[in-house]
Amino acid sequence: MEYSSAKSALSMAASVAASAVLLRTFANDLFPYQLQTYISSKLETYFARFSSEMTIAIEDSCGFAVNQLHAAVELYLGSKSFPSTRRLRASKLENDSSISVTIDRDQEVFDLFEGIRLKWRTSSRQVETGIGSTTYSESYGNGPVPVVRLFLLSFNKKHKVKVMDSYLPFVLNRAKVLKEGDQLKIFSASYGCSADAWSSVNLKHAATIDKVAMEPDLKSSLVADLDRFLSRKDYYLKVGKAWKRGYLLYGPPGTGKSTLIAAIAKYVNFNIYELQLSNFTTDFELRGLLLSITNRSILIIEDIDCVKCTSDRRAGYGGRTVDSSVSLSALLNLIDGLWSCMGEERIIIFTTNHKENLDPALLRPGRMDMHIRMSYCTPSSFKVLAYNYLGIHDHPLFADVSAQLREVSVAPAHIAEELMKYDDPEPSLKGLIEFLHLKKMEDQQALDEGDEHNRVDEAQLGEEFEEHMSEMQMI
Ligand SMILES: Nc1ncnc2c1ncn2[C@@H]1O[C@H](COP(=O)(O)OP(=O)(O)OP(=O)(O)O)[C@@H](O)[C@H]1O
Repeated sequence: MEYSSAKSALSMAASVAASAVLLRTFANDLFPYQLQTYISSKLETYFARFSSEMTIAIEDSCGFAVNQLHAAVELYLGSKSFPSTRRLRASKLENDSSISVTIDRDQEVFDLFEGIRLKWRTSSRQVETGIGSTTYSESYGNGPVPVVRLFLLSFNKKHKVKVMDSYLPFVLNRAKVLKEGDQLKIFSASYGCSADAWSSVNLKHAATIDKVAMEPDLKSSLVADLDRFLSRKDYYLKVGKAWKRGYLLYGPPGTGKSTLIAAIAKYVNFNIYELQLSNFTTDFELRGLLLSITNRSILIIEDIDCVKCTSDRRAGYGGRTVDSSVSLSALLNLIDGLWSCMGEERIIIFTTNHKENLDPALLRPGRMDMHIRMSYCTPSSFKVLAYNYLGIHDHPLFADVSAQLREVSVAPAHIAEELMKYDDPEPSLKGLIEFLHLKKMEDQQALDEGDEHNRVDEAQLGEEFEEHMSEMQMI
């Protein structure tokens, strides 16, 4: 008897489940996706009115830029142990030293901050291309439909201010500390063409983007460009281009090109690979080395104006160049070919002290997408150096320094040296003003001597010309 009632209950449950599946399929067929999402978002808004809970959605990108908060939350949640979570997601990228763990999609975890209970959930939604409301979707779809990943943070409405002003900044801070634990490396190529031809040391450079003294607008556009590049994987895939970005850093010695490279590497968290083209005699050697460069890396080619003739078109792909070293154009062709099939993000940075000596073919977009001029110290870049070396944002002597800087061309490296001479701002700034004053006098003297020299040359030329003319007349 008991057996037969259990059996009938089971078959009833099975038929209810089957009907539910059928109904769902029917509803999916009958109502278009946009309508379903519209109805569910309306229902959510309606019920939210009666709830004391509020939710903040943190998407992985803001337009084209990477959302730093999303990246920070991912890092922060990954670093925490959530005993109640049943499903986690683990991964290890090529350059990571350890396995990173984060909560899996649609899993909920609870965090506690100053007595406030916070619920984190992961989700995703498809990017809307047409007009319509934004919707949270459970499906990624089959094709390469761009998907926005998000974290949903829910908590009691009454804690809104605390969450915004304290908890989220706390998460950002924690993520920063965790990130700084990652040790970046700088690789240099010795002779050979295999992966072990690269030898590495830890990147210990103290520079970060905010410590680089350069024009604020230029710095902002560089950061925006990097963010945009990093967030455009789907775009590069869609248009079938190698996911790479090329930067040309140019400017006089000591203006911070190497400093900026280290700062960029830290900002994007990529390893650096340095290549000396003069070390290679054939494209074949170079090819082997380029293939062994890992994803998420920056390839540096320094002083490209000193590299053998870049416009040597005879030195084509696969060929041997005339003076038995590889030309820059051959390297760029190799990179275009190899990296376009690899699909992961890479940055290539070229540096030069003499942009004017470069072949215009090299400067085209796609090869060097952004040209960044590192200039002599200006009043605004001086303020960054003063903060780096003296820890001050302002001082009565800043006006004198700025006035001098408008009249002399001095590389930030020289200013840095002067600022390092004393710990105390007063003698340090006075010393700098004195240094700038002397520099101005030296420059003026050199100019006068140059003028004098030119005048002597001109007078001499004039005499020679007259002598020549009178000789001609005699003939
Ligand atoms: N723009 C800058 N911002 C901050 N520090 C700078 C800057 N420029 C130079 N410095 C300081 O001067 C030192 C030398 O600068 P760096 O090597 O970056 O210049 P560079 O332009 O690469 O020079 P070179 O062309 O000779 O290689 C750095 O270690 C740094 O301390």
